[in-house]
Amino acid sequence: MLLELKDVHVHYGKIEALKGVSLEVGEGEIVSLIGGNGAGKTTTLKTISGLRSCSAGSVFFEGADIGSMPGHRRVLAGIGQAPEGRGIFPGMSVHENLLMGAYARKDDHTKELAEAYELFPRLAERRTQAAGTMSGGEQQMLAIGRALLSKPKVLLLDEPSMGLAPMLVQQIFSIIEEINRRGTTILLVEQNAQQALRLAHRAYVLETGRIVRSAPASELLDDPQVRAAYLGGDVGGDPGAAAAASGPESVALSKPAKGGPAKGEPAKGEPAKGEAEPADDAEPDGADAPDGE
Ligand SMILES: Nc1ncnc2c1ncn2[C@@H]1O[C@H](COP(=O)(O)OP(=O)(O)OP(=O)(O)O)[C@@H](O)[C@H]1O
Repeated sequence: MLLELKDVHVHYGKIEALKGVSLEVGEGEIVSLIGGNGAGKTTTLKTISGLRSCSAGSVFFEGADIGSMPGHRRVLAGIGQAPEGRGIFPGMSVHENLLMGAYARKDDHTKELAEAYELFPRLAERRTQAAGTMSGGEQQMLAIGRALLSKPKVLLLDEPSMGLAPMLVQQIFSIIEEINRRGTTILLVEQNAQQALRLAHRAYVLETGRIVRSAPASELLDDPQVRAAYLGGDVGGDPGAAAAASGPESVALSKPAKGGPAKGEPAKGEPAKGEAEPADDAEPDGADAPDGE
């Protein structure tokens, strides 16, 4: 296993946010971690990247216990993260933000920089723009692009769809799939379970700090309990219908990422009328809300 958590407990003071989480991510996989608000998804990612430490249990990366390894060393070891809320540096340019992703590296990052611009042409167009004036979707692209500059073996993505218009969510998820196709393992945290399960090979369901289900993603997509809890209710075995029941965002997400491992039928829902893609009309004057959340 590339990444393994064994019986991980994490506390915030007296609050036990993770109550014995065990999960595995194999090389080349896209693994999703889904769950409701406060389930512990972000805490799990922070524990892997070294921003939180375990009160009990272990985190293994490439077979080695990294529990006492500081965060910057984990980045160098190959753990990259695009955090919830993106965490871009608003006063720095797009280009400077990308370079920050390679900050801890001593080797040449020319290839990864070119790849980030290739995957996200919007970033190439806006390379001198102050990152804080980018739209929410563009900032998400920047956060992922910056993480790629660290040349990660595993990329931890925390809610990449948060606050984005449906069309843009689709675009971001397609790019995540492409990043995986090019060889990077992905651990994806999402509240947007529909989209996450369509993209992932395997998935875990986290509830109040505990893993309650683990299965191939396609199996969870078809699971009535999962559908009822996370996919807007089971309304007859049609993912599109389930998506329709969970609101306009999920409806638009019903289109599967191209060539993905998802096994669910393409949903039939259409994007809600009047939904616009904020990144397309983002102007460098900062008129757009930087985060759309
Ligand atoms: N800094 C903190 N101090 C105290 N409690 C925290 C802190 N961060 C998270 N928690 C608590 O830990 C639990 C797990 O939070 P976490 O952010 O990991 O959940 P999540 O699944 O990512 O939720 P969401 O989808 O709402 O972002 C929650 O009960 C939360 O209130």
